[in-house]
Amino acid sequence: MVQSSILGFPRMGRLRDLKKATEAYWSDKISRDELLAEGKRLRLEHWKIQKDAGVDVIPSNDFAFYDQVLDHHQLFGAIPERYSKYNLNPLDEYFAMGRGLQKEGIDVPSLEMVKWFDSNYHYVKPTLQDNQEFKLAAEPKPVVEFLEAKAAGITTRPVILGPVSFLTLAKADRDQTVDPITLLEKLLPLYVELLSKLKAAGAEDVQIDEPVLVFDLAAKSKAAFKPAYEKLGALGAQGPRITLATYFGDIVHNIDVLADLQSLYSIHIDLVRNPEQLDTVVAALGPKQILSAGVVDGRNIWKTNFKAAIEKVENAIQKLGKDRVIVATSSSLLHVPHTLASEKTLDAEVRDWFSFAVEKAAEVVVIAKAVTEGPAAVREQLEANAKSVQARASSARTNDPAVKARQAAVTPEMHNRKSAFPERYAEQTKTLKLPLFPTTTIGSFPQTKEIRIQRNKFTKGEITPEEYEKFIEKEIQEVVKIQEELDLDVFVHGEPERNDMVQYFGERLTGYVFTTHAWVQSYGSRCVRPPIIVGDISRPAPMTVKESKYAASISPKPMKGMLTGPITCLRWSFPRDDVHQSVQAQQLALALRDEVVDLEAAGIAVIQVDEPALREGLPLRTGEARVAYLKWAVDSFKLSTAGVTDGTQIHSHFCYSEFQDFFHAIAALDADVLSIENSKSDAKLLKVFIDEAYPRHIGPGVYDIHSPRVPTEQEIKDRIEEMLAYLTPGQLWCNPDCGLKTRGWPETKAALTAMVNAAKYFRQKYAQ
Ligand SMILES: Nc1nc2c(c(=O)[nH]1)N[C@@H](CNc1ccc(C(=O)N[C@@H](CCC(=O)N[C@@H](CCC(=O)N[C@@H](CCC(=O)O)C(=O)O)C(=O)O)C(=O)O)cc1)CN2
Ligand code: MET
Ligand SMILES: [Zn+2]
Repeated sequence: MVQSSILGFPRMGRLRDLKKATEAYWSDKISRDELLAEGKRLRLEHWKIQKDAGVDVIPSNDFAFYDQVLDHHQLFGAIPERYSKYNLNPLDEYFAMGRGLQKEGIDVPSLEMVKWFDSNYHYVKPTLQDNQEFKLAAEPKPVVEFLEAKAAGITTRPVILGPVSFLTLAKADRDQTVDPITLLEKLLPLYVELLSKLKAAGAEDVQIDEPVLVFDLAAKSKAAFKPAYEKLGALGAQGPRITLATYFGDIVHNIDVLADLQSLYSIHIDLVRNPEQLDTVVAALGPKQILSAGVVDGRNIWKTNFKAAIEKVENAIQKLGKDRVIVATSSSLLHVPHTLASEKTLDAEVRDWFSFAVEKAAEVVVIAKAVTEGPAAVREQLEANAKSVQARASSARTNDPAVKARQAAVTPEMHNRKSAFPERYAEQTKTLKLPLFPTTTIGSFPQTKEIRIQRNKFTKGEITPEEYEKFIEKEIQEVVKIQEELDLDVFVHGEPERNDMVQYFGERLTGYVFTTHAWVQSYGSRCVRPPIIVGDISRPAPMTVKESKYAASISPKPMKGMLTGPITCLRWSFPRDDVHQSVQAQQLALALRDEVVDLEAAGIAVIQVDEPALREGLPLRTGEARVAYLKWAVDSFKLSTAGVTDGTQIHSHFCYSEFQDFFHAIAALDADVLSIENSKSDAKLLKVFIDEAYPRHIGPGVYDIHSPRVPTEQEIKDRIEEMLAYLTPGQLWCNPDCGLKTRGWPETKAALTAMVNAAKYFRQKYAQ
């Protein structure tokens, strides 16, 4: 019998229950026990959903209160001393690492948070010490949660991050120099101990994720697989059977590693992203090893094409036999929303094209049944599916000839500004008259409860569009006033009208549909509701001009227009899978180009086009695919921004600091001002700007907005001082490292006051 399996289930719950409970706990509205109980309730509910769908292999330990990678810090007793020294309750210590803690005399920033592969999920980077010791938690979470499911009558397969991936994704703590992979020997005994405990608890199977196998691995990481899995394999019958899971790429370039992994029970590969790896991986399997075929997309919301998926699985079965193939989701379902059943407003035509986590659970079951018992056993499902796939392929909604015609008319010149930076800058100086070390923010100001409530009322029709507009104007007035009081130099309108920087644009473009409950976790308790691209994209009317124009009309300082760039709109949406992403990006770029030109015409002389997702779109391996991606990605940004005159200053924002490996692409965007993250990483990363003689302006974030902690003025001065080792005073802008929407007002004002004071200090210091 071919089994069905799921690699991980979304943990927020149907109505973002986990987010609500966690945030309530943080603001002291519920107790620790209440939060723990809610976690337990959700785990059980999610196991039951999968069980009831008929899924054979159900994951456990895929749950986390903040992040599944952060869980491993506690699992292995790897808590940096700055957190452990307070002897906090384990849950509070965990949240302190995830989001920092500033309370009752404790003041500790969070650990660094980074993108999980090429997704919009963020994990907390394992952060290790030179003299790192590990110790398995007394009650290891994977064991506890396995037993919890077992008590409910559900046998699960616990998921843990593998030792090589844990260490490869880790970094040395600040001021430490350890190369994490050298800690392998110390870490392995804990995995052995954990596996034996799982087995003793009754776990016959375990899923060990080693997603780093899809990277071009450094030799040391690659070489670590053999000793690691020999050691784990040596447990034999004393340990559970191990399924080693890879996803988001192929493992063909690391296929020689499999020869060293013969003790593994099975290997999981992502056949949605890279179907062509099937033959190579099958050929490399040992005589008894099982293939877990990831054929149901864990990263997108399209209904699985059963015919195509079944063909993939049959192909594997032909080579391996039915007993050696498992049908699986391509990756964890963490990246898709909970259930389509919550969507009451989607029109029936498109609704029939989608499948969220709950529906995907049913899909793996149907596919497994089809290949086990033959298509007749699931004829009805297969027929309905074929009909739906066919309906989408032939729908008029997907195809807009006017958009196609406009794309055909795009010329190379449309990608370039009229003059080079020096001439542009001279023009911009005339109107903007900015001081040295200009201060600005990244766009959003706190999205208060009041803003969300008013928007919710407006969405539900409880207040009129006029009332909502008045409310937004009042919000804009307030942020303008606050920026005046803070004495910032370039103002923003604060984005109060936006639910999210991508969803907002999706709702204003044709070719998109949007949902009401389709939330996906982005980090910690934060979720996004990605709009869905179903057809060709165009802009029926201006999207942001009204608010920017209003803000400019009441502000004494330059007002920065604020747009989300084409690549970010693409990547933080659920994109189409029937048209190449470069085509979708160009359609978005043309729509945004019109918006940029309209903003300029409305008198907005500074326009920021955010592209925080540019880097996450970079193919995970180096090589030709990266070059090709960067070409179309950079082109779409340029196409969206190059329609303006020299005097309009184009800003762009990226909230990460690792741009060394694609610095040339960032430079090629030709933005007048770049704001980048850098507040938590080493200022040395800025060296690339000197090395490459970068001529334009840069605002490396001077403090971290991801935590409620308020930086001191001295910390910001120290940071700016460090930056001045790499950037000239004439080049440096002062800004936070990202938008302020997730922050509260008190900490925002305090932090910006410190920032403006620090900027003024340097302004005076460098005044001629
Ligand atoms: N798409 C996207 N990806 C991104 C980012 C981003 O800003 N957007 N930033 C980076 C970090 N990731 C982030 C992801 C989410 C949030 C965030 O703040 N999300 C909000 C939700 C934002 C939103 O869509 N809000 C809506 C809906 C708000 C809501 O929950 N409404 C209530 C009703 C109102 C109430 O009573 O509160 C409901 O629907 O139940 C709105 O404001 O209109 C949250 O989780 O709290 C921040 C950063 C990287 N990736
Ligand atoms: N303009 C956006 C904001 O300030 C940029 C955020 S990047 C994730 O929220
Ligand atoms: Zn940002």
